[in-house]
Amino acid sequence: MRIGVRQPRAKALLARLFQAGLQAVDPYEAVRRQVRIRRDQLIIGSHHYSLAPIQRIVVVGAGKASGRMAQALEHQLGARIDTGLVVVKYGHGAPTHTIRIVEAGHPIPDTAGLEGGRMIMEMVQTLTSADLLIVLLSGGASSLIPAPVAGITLKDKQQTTKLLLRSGATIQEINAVRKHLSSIKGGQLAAATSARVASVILSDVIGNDLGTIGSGPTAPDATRFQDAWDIVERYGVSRKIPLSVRRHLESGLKQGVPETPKPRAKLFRRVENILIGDNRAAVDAVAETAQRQGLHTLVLATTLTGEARELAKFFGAMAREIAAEGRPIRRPCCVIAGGEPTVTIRGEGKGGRAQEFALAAAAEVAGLPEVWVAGFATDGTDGPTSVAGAVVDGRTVVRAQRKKLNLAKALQANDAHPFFEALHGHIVTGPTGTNVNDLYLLLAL
Ligand SMILES: Nc1ncnc2c1ncn2[C@@H]1O[C@H](COP(=O)(O)OP(=O)(O)OP(=O)(O)O)[C@@H](O)[C@H]1O
Ligand SMILES: O=C(O)[C@H](O)CO
Repeated sequence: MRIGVRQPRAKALLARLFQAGLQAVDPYEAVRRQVRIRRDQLIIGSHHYSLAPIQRIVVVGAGKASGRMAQALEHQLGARIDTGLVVVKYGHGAPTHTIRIVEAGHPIPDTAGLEGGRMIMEMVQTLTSADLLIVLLSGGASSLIPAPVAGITLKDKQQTTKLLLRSGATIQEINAVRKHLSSIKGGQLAAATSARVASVILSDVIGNDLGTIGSGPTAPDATRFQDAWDIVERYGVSRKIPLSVRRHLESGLKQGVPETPKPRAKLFRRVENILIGDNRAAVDAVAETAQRQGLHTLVLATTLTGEARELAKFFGAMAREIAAEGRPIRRPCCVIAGGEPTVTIRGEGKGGRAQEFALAAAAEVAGLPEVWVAGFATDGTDGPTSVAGAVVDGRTVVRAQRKKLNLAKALQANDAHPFFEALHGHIVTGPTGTNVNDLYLLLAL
């Protein structure tokens, strides 16, 4: 990991903190920690499954991290796994033995994903109540296993996905629509099988709504056709979506097609949705490590939203309060927050949420000694860039002036990336293999 900080202690501390956060949500490590066989029991998180009566254990799944999850599951369960198939994004494969890995398109679904989804549905339909279906779910699953209902083609689904992704709708809203065009999302994977279902989930959704992560193939769907319709109307795409999609939604409104399974459906009595990693786990690991390093530690939140540059102002105000008054926490300290702020893009520049946060924070902490503020995307790619984030301190503004970099202009143009490139302020990890949104840190030594 490369951290763009000169002061050796701050540099070492930040590296250690981010590494601890990543390790806590590494998909391979998380599965190995949470899934194990002890005597005649399969233990997943806090759930125990008696192995003797289970006939077959079949594994399916989808998501960017699901290949690594499959690899770890094989390591833990070995020959107990009968067969399996997991769909990952192109380039996200992992070496497995029993569980087949299929690579497919993301964020726009493609034929490989369609075929993957079809094979998964076929597999789960053959299972009986004596079998256990383990589902490995992580971010990206919605696009990776498209299974459009009859009458909607892959092309229709691709077009609809593009429109929704560009519309400004939240992931909760996008997935509410996708669940109502699919035969696998919104609890329907669980409904398609008679087996007991254990869904092992790495969350990339703020607040961990099980119905939203990967469009909740094994979770009850609290949304209805009416919600899906309201969303396409609200974001102005109801007239742009393909006719087949509009007809299907309209038919759903008139109860012409069945709803997805709802929270009180009986089928969920044989389903467990088990979270094995989320933003909170990363934040907690950072906090524990900070404490062990002798820092006073304060966790602010794990569900941050809102404009990144506004969040930076808040971090700036807090840094000044710590420097002047020793509150809300005394030095040496580390303040930690997790979540996924947004950036309303107005300029033509290059950047990401974490870099824009850091850029705005530089102006806020200007002049403060021994203070660092960092934004960090846990997947290692902040926005459409190849860096994880950036870090600033009380002298960033002066250094920028010396290099004739205009901070205000860069912020106005959403152009944080070249700014930090010139100042060597980036945090670089390469792809981390996990994704639990972002971490935001303030260090005052
Ligand atoms: N020039 C820019 N400056 C700041 N933020 C940007 C810029 N360009 C894009 N972004 C932000 O980057 C994000 C898109 O990046 P990306 O494709 O990595 O999506 P993501 O939501 O981070 O995906 P994932 O959930 O898979 O990590 C959006 O939040 C967008 O506002
Ligand atoms: O796949 C999806 O729907 C998103 O990554 C949220 O989990």
